[in-house]
Amino acid sequence: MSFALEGVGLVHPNGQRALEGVTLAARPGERIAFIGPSGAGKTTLLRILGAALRPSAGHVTLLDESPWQADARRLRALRARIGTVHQQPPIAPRLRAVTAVLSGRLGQWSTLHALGSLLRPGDLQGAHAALAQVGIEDRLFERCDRLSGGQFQRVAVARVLYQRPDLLLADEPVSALDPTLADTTLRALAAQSEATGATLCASLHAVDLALRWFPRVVGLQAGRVLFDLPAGEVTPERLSALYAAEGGLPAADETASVMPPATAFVPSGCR
Ligand SMILES: Nc1ncnc2c1ncn2[C@@H]1O[C@H](COP(=O)(O)OP(=O)(O)OP(=O)(O)O)[C@@H](O)[C@H]1O
Repeated sequence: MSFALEGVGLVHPNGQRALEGVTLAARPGERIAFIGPSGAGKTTLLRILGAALRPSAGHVTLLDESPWQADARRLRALRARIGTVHQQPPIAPRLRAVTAVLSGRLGQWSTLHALGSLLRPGDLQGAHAALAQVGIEDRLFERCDRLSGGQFQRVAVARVLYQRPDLLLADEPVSALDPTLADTTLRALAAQSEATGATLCASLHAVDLALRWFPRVVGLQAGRVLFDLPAGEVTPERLSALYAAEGGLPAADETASVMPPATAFVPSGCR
């Protein structure tokens, strides 16, 4: 198993419940989209899968390791095998794109190698190849604070592609991209998953992209799993139920005409 969650719940320190009774498992190489209304718990779930957040209930296994029973060294080693594209990428604005991409492997390198690479970027070819996968190789030496929001988001994706993790997590990885670039970027993530056998989990507001690029779709609502289905079984009725609190979807007959593969559907409240 790539990961297994059993009865996972999470209550934030302020008493806000973000997840409850979540049971999910994935095999290596699976591609899973998390969809659902704002506040449903998608980011929280990704943070638990990234061993960044310890649940308040249930059990978590990631890459055959129990992160919260592991000692500090094993936890660090586990985290180095997990790559996350964050909503707000933790990349220093003054870093050049090349250094930002190379920093994807910091967790796998010795301190000496890591310091050396930050001072004098080593693997220019590798960084260039990762940036090329998301169509931004011409910005190799650009400072991140001189990139557009969409370019910066693609640098964050390139960083995780360069890392080549076993578990690849992406929190709204294409939110700043136009439809063509969003497609290119998800294609690159899917291709990496296929090439390396990494499990790919992404949260997405654009349901059409979730259905197009992810064979398995998990619908989250108020911290619970409402459905966990092959993309082909995610019907307009299920989507209406998932987004009911946001006013649901267009009438079924209108929805049918905009459903994948010829779709550009985004749930109401997410436009
Ligand atoms: N640090 C925090 N402290 C308290 N409550 C939080 C915190 N982070 C998230 N929450 C709450 O947990 C719930 C789930 O939030 P989460 O960010 O996981 O949702 P989401 O589905 O990713 O939303 P979005 O689509 O808007 O990004 C929400 O009710 C949110 O208000």
